[in-house]
Amino acid sequence: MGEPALSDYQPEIGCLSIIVLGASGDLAKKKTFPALFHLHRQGFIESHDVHIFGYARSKMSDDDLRDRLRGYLTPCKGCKETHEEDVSKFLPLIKYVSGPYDADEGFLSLDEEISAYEMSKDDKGGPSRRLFYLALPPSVYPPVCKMIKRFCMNKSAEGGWTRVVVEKPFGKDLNSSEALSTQIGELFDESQIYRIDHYLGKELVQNLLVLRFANRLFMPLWNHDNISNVQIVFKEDFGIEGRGGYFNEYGIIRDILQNHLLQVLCLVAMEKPVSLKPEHIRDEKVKVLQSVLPIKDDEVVVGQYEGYTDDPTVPKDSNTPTFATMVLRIHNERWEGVPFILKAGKSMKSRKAEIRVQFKDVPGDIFNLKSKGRNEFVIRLQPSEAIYMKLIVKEPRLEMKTAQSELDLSYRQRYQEVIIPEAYERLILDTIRGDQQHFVRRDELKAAWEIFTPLLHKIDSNEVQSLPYKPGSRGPEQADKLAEKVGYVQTHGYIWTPPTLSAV
Ligand SMILES: NC(=O)C1=CN([C@@H]2O[C@H](COP(=O)(O)OP(=O)(O)OC[C@H]3O[C@@H](n4cnc5c(N)ncnc54)[C@H](OP(=O)(O)O)[C@@H]3O)[C@@H](O)[C@H]2O)C=CC1
Ligand SMILES: O=C1O[C@H](COP(=O)(O)O)[C@@H](O)[C@H](O)[C@H]1O
Repeated sequence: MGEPALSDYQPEIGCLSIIVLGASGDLAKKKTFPALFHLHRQGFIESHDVHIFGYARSKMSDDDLRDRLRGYLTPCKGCKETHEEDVSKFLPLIKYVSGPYDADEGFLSLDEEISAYEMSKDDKGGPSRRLFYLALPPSVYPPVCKMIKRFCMNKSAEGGWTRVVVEKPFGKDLNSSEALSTQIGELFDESQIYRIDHYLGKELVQNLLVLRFANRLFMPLWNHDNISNVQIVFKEDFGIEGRGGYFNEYGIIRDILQNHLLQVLCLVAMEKPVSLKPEHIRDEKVKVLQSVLPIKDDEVVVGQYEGYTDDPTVPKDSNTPTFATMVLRIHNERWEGVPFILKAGKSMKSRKAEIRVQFKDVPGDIFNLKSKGRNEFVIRLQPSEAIYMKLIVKEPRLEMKTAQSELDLSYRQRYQEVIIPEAYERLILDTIRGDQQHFVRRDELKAAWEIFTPLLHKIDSNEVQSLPYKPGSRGPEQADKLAEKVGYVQTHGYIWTPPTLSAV
């Protein structure tokens, strides 16, 4: 007998319409449509019961949209069919409807197109499923949701559903987010709303619960007795690249920390949930967020890379941070006294995202370990997914000499045959299957905004100033000083290199 599946999903029947609103945009072309392509290629959504609609204000034909997307549909390794065959089966499933986001006519036409497709599939009016993906700026969520509710809900008497996927950042601060939640909450039940945070779809983020709660090894260690500090880091080696209009209004804290890094923090810090049911997991995440203490002014460094305001869409006097480091402190029995250092930056030296759990010094040290560095447990989310543990070992030679080394689980080497799915692929599949585990619940979102809103207001009013840093650097040097001040000890001279396959 095989292992019991962790998910108890039962396949549903009824034609599926996936509607990408904002189909002309950046996210749609780079992430949403490519994810749908890969789901289709792997048979998770099938030509005989799915149709995909793009909707936006831009005037385009079906073929214009298809041509625009073609270059973003990347070939996969080890596919049965050629890439051209996969693409030629996928693109005809896409239709484009143009219209405004706040007026009836566009949504009436959209509904007509969806209904015509549903009738063509099932003239007896069987169940139908409608998934609306809002790849749009949050400012247009309220009118779009109103239009969907008025004109585009699933109408089948035989059942089915209507679901709405909304992107981050959901609001700009606590009040605006709550207002948005209330507006959308008046139109849809919580069970119909999927607040997507694509970091929750990353392989190693999904692995966190398993690592923590399926391994006895970590249970006694995962607390303030043993852990000195935790760093959750996101770096990109490029700047805002034409997204200045969006980015300058939001900044790095709303773009990355309030959502992606905070979600990761929850999974690192939460208690064991009662079960793997989405509500049980989300209950535990909310408890962590509610235990976070107000951020102290002297435990924040924000920065802006030099040249950021050269972007024509960015005002010359912008104080918007493109970099932030801050310390979050969780006031509970497990984590009292352990700083969680969150760090995110654009235009940095390298691109990576990782969780670094640094352990305390060994008591009663007989090896003079201070100079060698501490034990660290590192979860490399990207690139080169890996989990490694930095250890002190005896150097293999005659003399007794210690050195830093590592126990290393590098995914590329260990899982050579496996293609790790893109985060969006996984999460869109979850929305089709109705699994909300990896989506943000309303109370979670509220607690997340409560943590950052006071600081965001200080930055917006220039009370907290962004420090300049050189593009391609580590960010302002004050950030490293802050991490050091709260207890992070950097190991000099040790660099983890992902093992190569040829070096076996
Ligand atoms: N791009 C990315 O990598 C990521 C984006 N996101 C989130 O996804 C959402 C969409 O992002 P992205 O695709 O980059 O955004 P875009 O700026 O590309 O906007 C998407 C589409 O929305 C329409 N639009 C843009 N601005 C406005 C406006 N002010 N009023 C009405 N419609 C507008 C445009 O379509 P038209 O004019 O044709 O109607 C545009 O093509 C955002 O919430 C973003 O935070 C999340 C993760 C990553
Ligand atoms: O949400 C966002 O994420 C991307 C980074 O995503 P990743 O999966 O490549 O790490 C970031 O570039 C963008 O600014 C932000 O909106």
